[in-house]
Amino acid sequence: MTEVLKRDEVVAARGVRVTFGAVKALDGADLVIHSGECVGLVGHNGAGKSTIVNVINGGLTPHEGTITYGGQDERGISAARANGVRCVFQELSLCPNLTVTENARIMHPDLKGWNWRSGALALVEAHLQEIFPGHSIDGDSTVDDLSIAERQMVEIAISFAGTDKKPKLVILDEPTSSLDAGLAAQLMAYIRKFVSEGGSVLLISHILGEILSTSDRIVVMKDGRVTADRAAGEFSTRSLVEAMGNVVREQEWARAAATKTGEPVLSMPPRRGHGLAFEAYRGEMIGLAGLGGHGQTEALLDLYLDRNSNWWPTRRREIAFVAGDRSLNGTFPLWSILKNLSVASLGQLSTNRMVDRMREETLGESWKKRIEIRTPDMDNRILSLSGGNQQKVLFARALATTADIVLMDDPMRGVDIGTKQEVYDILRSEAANGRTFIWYSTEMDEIRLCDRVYVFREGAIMEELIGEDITEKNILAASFSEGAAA
Ligand SMILES: Nc1ncnc2c1ncn2[C@@H]1O[C@H](COP(=O)(O)OP(=O)(O)OP(=O)(O)O)[C@@H](O)[C@H]1O
Repeated sequence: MTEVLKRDEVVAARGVRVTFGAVKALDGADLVIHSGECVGLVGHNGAGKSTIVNVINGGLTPHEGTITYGGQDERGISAARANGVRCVFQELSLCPNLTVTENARIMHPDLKGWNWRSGALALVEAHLQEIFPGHSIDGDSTVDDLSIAERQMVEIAISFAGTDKKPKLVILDEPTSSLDAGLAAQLMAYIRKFVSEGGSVLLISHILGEILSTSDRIVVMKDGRVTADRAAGEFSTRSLVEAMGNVVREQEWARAAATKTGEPVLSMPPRRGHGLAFEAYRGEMIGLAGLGGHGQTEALLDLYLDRNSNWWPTRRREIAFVAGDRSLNGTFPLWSILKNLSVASLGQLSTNRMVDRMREETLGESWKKRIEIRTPDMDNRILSLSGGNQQKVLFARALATTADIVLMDDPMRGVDIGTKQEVYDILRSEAANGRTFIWYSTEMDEIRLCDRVYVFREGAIMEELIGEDITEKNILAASFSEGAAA
C-alpha cells in the first residue's frame, strides 16, 4: 500500500474475525473505504454486513484483525466518532421518548449553551430540507409519534449533519427500507452530492438497483468473507445476484386469472368518508400502493382489528399480520426464535390445551429450511439473528398459521433477494390455494406482482388498478393527482 493511498483511506478493516458462540459472523473480512467514494455493500441475510459495520463504528472489538482510521490503529466508539465516522443503524436507534431536536443534541454534544435547542432545531431542519426537500417533519415532534419512514429520515439527517466539521464517513445500513421510491431517490441524489464534495458513504442495501446506480465500488460478502470487490460499472444486476451466491431466476409470475369472484372475504367502507371502498376476495393478492404514510398501515390495522379484536385465543385463526416495524410490533425480544415463530399457531399445536413441544419443533425446523433462517439453533434468542433473518421469522409466523387472510405491512424490510424470490413463490402458490394476501409495499417491483392494487392518497383509496393496468406510471399518477394516467 503506497503512502498516497494510506492518506486517502478513511477507514480500513483488515483480516477481521468475529465469532458469536459457534457462528463465525466475520471470518477474515477486509474492507477499505477511501475519501470521496460511495461503497455499496451487499450480501445474503447473515453474511456479516451489520457486524463489519459495528466493527468499523467501534462498537464491536474484533477477535482478530486490525482497524485503522486515516492509517492510525485506534479502537472504540469515541475513536470512530473522533475520526468522523457516523452510522445509521438498520434497527433505528433514536430515543423514542425525546423530540427530534433532543435526539440531535444527543448525537451532537457540542451543541451547548442555554440556546442549544434552537441550534439543534436549525441543524436538523437544514439537513432534513437538504436531503428530503419538501418533507413535513416537525423538529419538536416526539420520535414515538413519527412513522418508521420519518424516523429513518430523521436519523439520516442527524448523521449527515456536522456542527463545525462535516462527517468523513456515513454508514447507511438499509437506509431506504421504509422509504417510498420518491424519498429513496432524494437520498440517493444527496449521497452522490456528498461524495462529490469529498465525503464517503458505505451503503448497505438489498435493493440492488440503488446499489448499482449510486455506488462507485461494490463489495460483496458471503458467510463472513468478502468475495468480490470491484468498480460498480463492472457489475450488472445479474452478475451481482450471482456474486451473492443466488441463482438468477426469470420472474415467472402468472396473475390470478380472475379477480373479484364470489363473495368478498374482507371489506371496508371508503376511508375518511371519500374515495373508494376496500374489498378483498378469496385467492387474491391485493397491493396497497401510494406514497408512504398515506394511510396504508392504518388501513391494515383497521382490517386486522375488524376480524381479530377478541382477546380470547381462538383455535382457528382467521387473519394473520406480518409487521414491517419488527422492533416496535413484530418480535418478542426476550423469546427464542422458535417461540417467536410458533406464537400465532399455538392453538393448532396444542392437545388438551398443552403445547406439543415435538410438533412445535417440527414446525420450526420445516420453516427454518423453507426460507433459510440462518441459525445453528432455533432455541437461540431472536435478537441473535441478523435483521433480515428476524423478518423471515415474522413471515413464517404468519404463513404457518391456518389463517385465510394474511395482511403484510411492507414485510420485506431487509430481506435478501434470494429469500424474496422464495417468499414470492410461496405467496403465489398459497394464493392459488385460496389464501388472500393484502400487501402494503414501498417497492414498486412488489406492487407489480399483485392481482389488484388500491392506491392511497391522503388517507383514502383514490384508485383501483387491475392486472395489466398495474404500472409504475399509473400508480404514480394516482398517488399525486385526481386520476390515473391512461
Ligand atoms: N449478538 C449476536 N449474537 C449471536 N449471533 C449474532 C449476533 N449478532 C450477529 N450474529 C450472527 O452473526 C451473523 C452475521 O450477522 P449480521 O447481522 O452481520 O448479518 P447481515 O449481513 O447484516 O444480515 P442482514 O442482511 O439480515 O442484516 C448472523 O449469523 C447472525 O445470526
